[in-house]
Amino acid sequence: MRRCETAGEGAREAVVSLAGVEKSYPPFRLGPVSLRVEPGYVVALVGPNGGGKSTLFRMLMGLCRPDSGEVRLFGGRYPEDEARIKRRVGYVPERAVGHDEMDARALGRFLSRWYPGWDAGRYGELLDRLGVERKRPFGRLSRGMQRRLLFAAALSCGPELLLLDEPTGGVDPLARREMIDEISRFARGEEGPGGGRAVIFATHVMEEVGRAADYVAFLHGGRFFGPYEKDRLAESWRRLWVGRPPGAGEAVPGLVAVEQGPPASLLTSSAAQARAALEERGIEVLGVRSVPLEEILAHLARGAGASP
Ligand SMILES: Nc1ncnc2c1ncn2[C@@H]1O[C@H](COP(=O)(O)OP(=O)(O)OP(=O)(O)O)[C@@H](O)[C@H]1O
Repeated sequence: MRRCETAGEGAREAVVSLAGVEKSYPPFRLGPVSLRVEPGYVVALVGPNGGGKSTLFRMLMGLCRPDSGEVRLFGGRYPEDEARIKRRVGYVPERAVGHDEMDARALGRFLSRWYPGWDAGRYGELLDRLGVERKRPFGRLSRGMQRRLLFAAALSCGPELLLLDEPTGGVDPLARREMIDEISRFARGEEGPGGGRAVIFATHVMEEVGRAADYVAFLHGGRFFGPYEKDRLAESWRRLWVGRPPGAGEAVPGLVAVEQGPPASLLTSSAAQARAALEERGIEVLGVRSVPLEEILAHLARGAGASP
């Protein structure tokens, strides 16, 4: 299974570059995290509650400092390049503070002072498309409605990078689909000046990963796995039905699970190598099935098959 530090072809300048980033809130320890994201790519960040996703976003926004390692956005660093970086980033935090008294219009006016690239027309269009209630102050909106409003604001500040911490949390399926499609359009440069822009978004919904992400990375109890190229995952994971289950001493590459059967089957994250190893041991492969992405992601989110 392909696992590298870069989300992209490795040829373009990175929008996000994390090198050996670590942060600890004892007993919790995050990292080391190494990740490069190039323009035009969408990375989904998944993993169980408390895995460290929001901590990673806060470090990407310069809201907390890593204990070690380096965080760079657009080649710049915190704190010296903070203003230059933040103008280019649309951020949806896990919890928004300080907007409670503002309705959508007041929030738009407020943000337009901070962001030179603020696009009022796009903001209005997104508020309509996402069905945001315009008149109610932020603090009195439902959680899902607050997420829609923050998402619209993040996309309207003229960003080249979106950092979205569970943007669809509590959002109903219709609006959620609209948001996920918007993420894809943004990264492909179908809106605005184009050229490809990058997105990192956290989600607990595997279907969203399938729909929008090019790469997926996992945070599991602070340990970082990935990024994995989504299409490669689909190619390399297979369920194989076999003449007999492999014995204890018969290693099978990428082995994730074995069902004794009958018929016996096994799940592997390295199908080609696993088949070769089985053949070598005279274990007949009776059938092969591709594995749905959601099933792969569920295994990876539990840490299975995620080690290099
Ligand atoms: N400021 C802080 N002080 C102390 N501990 C913290 C702080 N921020 C986060 N933590 C701890 O760090 C760990 C990771 O939390 P984090 O919010 O980053 O996880 P998450 O993956 O975003 O979780 P969720 O999916 O529930 O949103 C948790 O154990 C949390 O209690």
